[in-house]
Amino acid sequence: MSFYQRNNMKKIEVLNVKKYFGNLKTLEDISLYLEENQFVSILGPSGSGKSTLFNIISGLIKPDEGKIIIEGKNYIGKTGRVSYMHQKDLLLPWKTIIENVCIPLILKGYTKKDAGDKAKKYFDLFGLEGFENHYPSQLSGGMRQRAALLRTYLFSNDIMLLDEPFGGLDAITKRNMQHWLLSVLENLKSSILFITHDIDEAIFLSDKIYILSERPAKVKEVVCVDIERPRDNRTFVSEKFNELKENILNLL
Ligand SMILES: Nc1ncnc2c1ncn2[C@@H]1O[C@H](COP(=O)(O)OP(=O)(O)OP(=O)(O)O)[C@@H](O)[C@H]1O
Repeated sequence: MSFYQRNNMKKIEVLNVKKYFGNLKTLEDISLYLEENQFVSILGPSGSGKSTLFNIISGLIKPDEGKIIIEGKNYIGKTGRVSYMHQKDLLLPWKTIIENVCIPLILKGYTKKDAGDKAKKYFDLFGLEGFENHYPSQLSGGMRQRAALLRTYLFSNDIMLLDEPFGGLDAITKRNMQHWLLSVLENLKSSILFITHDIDEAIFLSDKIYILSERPAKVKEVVCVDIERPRDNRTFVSEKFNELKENILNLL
């Protein structure tokens, strides 16, 4: 099945999740869904609780109320099912790129050789061929993010949580990475939840966008991005794109 053909199977269901930190109400009542091979973005003001939501979905922290269902099973407080990439690439500077991307496979019990063989197959697709034995400091920002994304993919390839992965990149690199991500997803079977502050990025990449309110966060609106794929530079200047952008600007 290609990235664009779906069977509406729910991969993640977030049901009425609430989270307080002491007296600080962070998430008020969040429900959202991610279907198989879908790209869903979460757009919301800074500090509204987006990263907290990812920490809950990935099992790093528990909600005070609500459910996290992954493929029909309850996943509250259980890590290891979905992969999670933070804004900072978090590559270990003293390890080479191949060693960095192999970390999840080594943790799963692969030998160094088997991990290397599996990871190497993806270096071309991720634009990293020839850089296996380089150190992170020798790579550009975009390449480091692609390496971090490959490591994320190798941890758990069917559901990925990406927290502003392109937030720290310059505008041109960011745009190139967005195009690259869409093209690479045509080859990988992944369902993606994506946090961003960037409205253009959310529309360009997504099938659906959840707009969160200020903290305590609630879902203000769910926007369906009914722009045909594949998308390219013309998408950014299309009538539909501008219409969606105006709607979202009015909501934020
Ligand atoms: N472990 C914690 N203990 C106490 N407060 C926390 C904790 N984690 C997050 N918070 C608070 O919860 C609120 C939401 O934080 P969070 O990082 O989830 O927001 P965000 O929407 O991801 O922000 P940004 O867009 O700036 O990354 C903030 O006020 C933050 O200070």
